[in-house]
Amino acid sequence: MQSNLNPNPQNNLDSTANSPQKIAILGSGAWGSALAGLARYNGHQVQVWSRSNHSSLEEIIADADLVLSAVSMPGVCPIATQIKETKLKDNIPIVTATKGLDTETTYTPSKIWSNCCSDHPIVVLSGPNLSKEIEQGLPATTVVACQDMNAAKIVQQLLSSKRFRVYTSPDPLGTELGGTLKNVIAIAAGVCDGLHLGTNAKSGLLTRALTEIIKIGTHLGGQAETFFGLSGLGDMLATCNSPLSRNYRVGYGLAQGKNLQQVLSELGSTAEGVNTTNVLIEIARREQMTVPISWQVYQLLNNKITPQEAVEALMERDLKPEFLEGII
Ligand SMILES: NC(=O)C1=CN([C@@H]2O[C@H](COP(=O)(O)OP(=O)(O)OC[C@H]3O[C@@H](n4cnc5c(N)ncnc54)[C@H](O)[C@@H]3O)[C@@H](O)[C@H]2O)C=CC1
Ligand SMILES: O=C(CO)COP(=O)(O)O
Repeated sequence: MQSNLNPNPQNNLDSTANSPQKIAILGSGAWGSALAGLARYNGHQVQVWSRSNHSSLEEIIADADLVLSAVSMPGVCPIATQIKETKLKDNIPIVTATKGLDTETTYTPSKIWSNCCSDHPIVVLSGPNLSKEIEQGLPATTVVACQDMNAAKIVQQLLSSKRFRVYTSPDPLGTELGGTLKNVIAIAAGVCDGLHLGTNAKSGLLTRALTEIIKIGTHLGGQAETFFGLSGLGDMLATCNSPLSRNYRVGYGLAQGKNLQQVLSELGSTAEGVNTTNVLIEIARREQMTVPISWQVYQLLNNKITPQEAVEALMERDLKPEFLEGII
């Protein structure tokens, strides 16, 4: 499955390092728009499709050299299914930048894309990438992961610039799960800060959360070391410490005594962690796994407990060694 693009041009990070390519971006929300900006900065010809701009999806992707999906989770399955019936250029990579889990199937976005477009390499893009900072031109790093390293290198070359440093990884599932599961933890971190529980509590929360993410992420097939990298710990640090994160703001708002509907309507934008928490708990029940922090987030989002009760429940769990099963 060879693409026509050269995965190994000279390692030149100015924006002319690659010949301009046609890039189709699906989704014109915060992340799709920021990624379009990064691609245009590198001189690529960018077309953005969204369900609201009435352009034809088929026309936009027909002659694209790269398709990059940045829609939120509810859009992934309908769009991937539509693209399954559409002719793309042979073997072009499809990049998925969505951080969520499908409610119906519990699948990750890359699994949905792989099922629908099995003739194309599916590349996961995930990392500490708060879109507002990227829109401001601030430096950021990310990971592009694919079992086909050739495809990962192509995407790396197309998107890398002085302001966006892109690393490759051979672990798409771990990369994707890191970015997805940390959204649940970002809600917990927002609660922690909203209740003013202090730096010790926040450090304890994030450290235990990383253990929880690694436990479930490796059980589902991700590689342990991936969760210590940019798409795991890196994204968790960004999202759990920034009021720019919508998921963090959900937790912060709940800690202030607002209800979920009020917080979400004030947000007016996607907070994937809310749906991801519900799907994660379904997975944990199915796999018979204990996910203490995610469980408290689930209880809180579903109005079963107050933020204070969630803290008490975590602090009063049975005492045990820090590492039960040797975490890596
Ligand atoms: N904003 C950010 O900083 C980052 C966001 N992400 C992820 O990217 C994804 C999108 O996030 P944002 O752009 O921030 O959200 P957003 O709320 O700004 O935009 C969501 C986009 O998805 C589209 N969409 C939703 N449902 C759809 C459907 N059924 N059919 C077609 N299109 C549909 C919307 O029209 C919109 O273009 C999320 O999974 C998010 O976790 C990842 C990294 C950074
Ligand atoms: O994934 C993100 C940053 O990497 C964006 O986080 P939020 O969706 O919480 O805003």
